[in-house]
Amino acid sequence: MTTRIFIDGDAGTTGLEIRERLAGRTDIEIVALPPEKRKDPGAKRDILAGIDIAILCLPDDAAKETVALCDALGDRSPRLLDASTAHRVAPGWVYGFPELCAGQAAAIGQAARVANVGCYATSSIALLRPLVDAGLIQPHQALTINAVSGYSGGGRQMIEAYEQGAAPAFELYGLTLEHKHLPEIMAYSKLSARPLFVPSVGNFRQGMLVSIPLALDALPGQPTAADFEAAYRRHYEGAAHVRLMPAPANGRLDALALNGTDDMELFVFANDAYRHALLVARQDNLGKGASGAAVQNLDLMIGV
Ligand SMILES: NC(=O)C1=CN([C@@H]2O[C@H](COP(=O)(O)OP(=O)(O)OC[C@H]3O[C@@H](n4cnc5c(N)ncnc54)[C@H](OP(=O)(O)O)[C@@H]3O)[C@@H](O)[C@H]2O)C=CC1
Ligand SMILES: CC(=O)N[C@@H](CCC(=O)OP(=O)(O)O)C(=O)O
Repeated sequence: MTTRIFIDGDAGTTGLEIRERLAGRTDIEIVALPPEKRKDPGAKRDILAGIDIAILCLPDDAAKETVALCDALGDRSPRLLDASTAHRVAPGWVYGFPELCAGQAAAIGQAARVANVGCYATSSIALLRPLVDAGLIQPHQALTINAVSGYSGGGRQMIEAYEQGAAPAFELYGLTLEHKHLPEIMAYSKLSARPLFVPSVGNFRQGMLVSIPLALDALPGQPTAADFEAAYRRHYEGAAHVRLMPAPANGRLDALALNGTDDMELFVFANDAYRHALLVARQDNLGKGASGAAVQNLDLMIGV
């Protein structure tokens, strides 16, 4: 039996990448609207009533509109996988990060509505949640999260600006310190204190590094880097797409090294003399950070 899927926003960056990943799958039938009707609510409603799963690759407001169309369909609503930020901490939605904790992959598999993780959030949570669960970081710990993303993270408009040479080589942004990713980072890392989040974007299409500096003596029990590594090894044992890596001896990390993959790598750098550590997650923002994660969640939803 094939699963009928509609990708709402299939002309955008995330939608196109998902379509490419699903090309050639014989267990999936992709149902699409003609380009001139792709924003037509009536045409969307008709298609939504006849499919199994809708994947939303839309700006937040448009994603909420499609969800309202599904709500109006009642029992005929398809299951939903939303790649936008709109429902990541909303009641009734399961968070689409299978490696979050024991039972999360099964919950995604059963869910009617799944909110796909965000790119910065998935890296931040992947680094923090195992350490909070292990008691190595306390929920009220003051934390800073530094991040750099490729420009595809900003979607079509940012891609066009960079590719037309109309954007700076590197810039910090989100400097009002009100970034939209913080609610999900706090909720799923189980933090009670709001971290300082410092995102930046560079003149490369895709790739992402998220890093969290820690003064080890400020943490409970004054842990070592080995304690962090042990917690990550336990948490990600058997995970196909997230792995702990040895810290490179040259002390350098290339943000683009995982491009084209759906994987995430975690690193712990430490200097014992100063009792300083740096946690780093590396991924392709369009891979494990968006479309690769969406396909991973879709496969759980359809039981592959
Ligand atoms: N890029 C990334 O790295 C990541 C993106 N995401 C999330 O995925 C979502 C999509 O982002 P991204 O693919 O980057 O954005 P893009 O801007 O590249 O794509 C969005 C697409 O949605 C289309 N669209 C807008 N309104 C409607 C509508 N009412 N009906 C149908 N299509 C519509 C746009 O068309 P048009 O351009 O003509 O308006 C565009 O093709 C966002 O919510 C983003 O937060 C999540 C993780 C990472
Ligand atoms: C470089 C850039 O602009 N990045 C986007 C995040 C990418 C993304 O859309 O991820 P989410 O799905 O988690 O929103 C931003 O900061 O809003």
